[in-house]
Amino acid sequence: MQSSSERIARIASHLHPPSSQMEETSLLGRSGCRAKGGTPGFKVAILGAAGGIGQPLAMLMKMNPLVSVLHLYDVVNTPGVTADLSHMNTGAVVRGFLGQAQLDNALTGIDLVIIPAGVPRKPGMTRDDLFNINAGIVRTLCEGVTRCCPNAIVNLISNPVNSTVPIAAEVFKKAGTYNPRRLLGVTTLDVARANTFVAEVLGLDPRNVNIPVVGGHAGVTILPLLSQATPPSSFTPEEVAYLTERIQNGGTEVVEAKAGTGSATLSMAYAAAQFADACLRGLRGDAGIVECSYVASQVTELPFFASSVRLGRGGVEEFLPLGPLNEFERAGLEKAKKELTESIHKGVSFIKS
Ligand SMILES: NC(=O)c1ccc[n+]([C@@H]2O[C@H](COP(=O)([O-])OP(=O)(O)OC[C@H]3O[C@@H](n4cnc5c(N)ncnc54)[C@H](O)[C@@H]3O)[C@@H](O)[C@H]2O)c1
Ligand SMILES: O=C(O)C[C@H](O)C(=O)O
Repeated sequence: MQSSSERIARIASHLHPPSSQMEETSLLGRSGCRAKGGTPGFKVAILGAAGGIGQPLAMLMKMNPLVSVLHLYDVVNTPGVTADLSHMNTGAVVRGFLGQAQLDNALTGIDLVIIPAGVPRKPGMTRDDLFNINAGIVRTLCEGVTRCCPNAIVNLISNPVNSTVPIAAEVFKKAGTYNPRRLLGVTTLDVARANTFVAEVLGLDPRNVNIPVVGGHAGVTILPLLSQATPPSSFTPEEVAYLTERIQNGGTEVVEAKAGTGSATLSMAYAAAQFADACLRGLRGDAGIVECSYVASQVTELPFFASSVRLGRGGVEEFLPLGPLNEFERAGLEKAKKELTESIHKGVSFIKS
């Protein structure tokens, strides 16, 4: 039985670890009894957790009742972000990990890894302009996944998603741990934008609108299927042109408005949290979870393609058919496939060559 002063000393030593022991900032509740996780649930890691997306995403995951343990990894600032979030009185226990030497600790035992690490665009750049920096970051982080949690579901956010997902797949293949059903590129923000912009045009509540967005996550590869809108709706040719262009350029709209300080972070964190929640509900065994995602696919002849998938205990459990496309969408699909082919090839070659 510990004395009161011993209990307080134990808590204080966790709250203010000597800097030489910063390898894991495991913050305890006031009782000092929560180091192993207080609620049943899943263990989630965010890699790039101190960034523009990472921080609000970490907060939303800390609020998710399905999460029991939340690991926050970055190359900067995780002790502060971890200390801050750990004061929220929600169930998930938060632990911070700083720098490459702590990557493996951050990933050990994790069920769901969410990766928003990497540089964002500035005005005038395409997502592909981020390839040279982000490809290496994604490779390093995915190598950590192969070592420490090869069965985890991976949600990949870092751009260019059309290439980073193929990069991750090649890293996993090389290590012999690849399970295509567990690697998912996050395209939920495209769906969120489509639902929002279509709801504005139709005068509806965006929560009641659903637009499948297929293809990929860059420019013309973002293909909203307005003909498959829920609720069923018809659009004039002008509305189709306006909506398609706005959905495809939603990211650029934010990059330009932020004028050099970054790209979408808050809407992305919201979208990523929704998608992660869907993955966790799938892992729990909930039925009927359908989301759009950029995944290894047989829906078209391309090896990777974003479309509606059903999520379950194994990750992607079913590919839903593309459904009937109108002439405008068929033309859009051909353009999307041409660009996707190049982006996929670029990602695969980065690891193979
Ligand atoms: N998929 C999508 O829909 C979508 C939407 C928005 C942004 N993004 C992309 O997400 C990425 C992050 O955007 P952001 O606005 O959060 O950028 P940011 O610069 O604000 O944050 C990125 C974070 O990654 C960290 N980081 C860098 N290298 C790392 C490494 N090797 N290991 C761990 N962490 C590392 C940085 O320290 C930083 O904290 C960008 O590539 C951006 O283009 C994707
Ligand atoms: O546009 C970007 O560069 C970030 C992201 O891909 C987005 O769609 O907002």
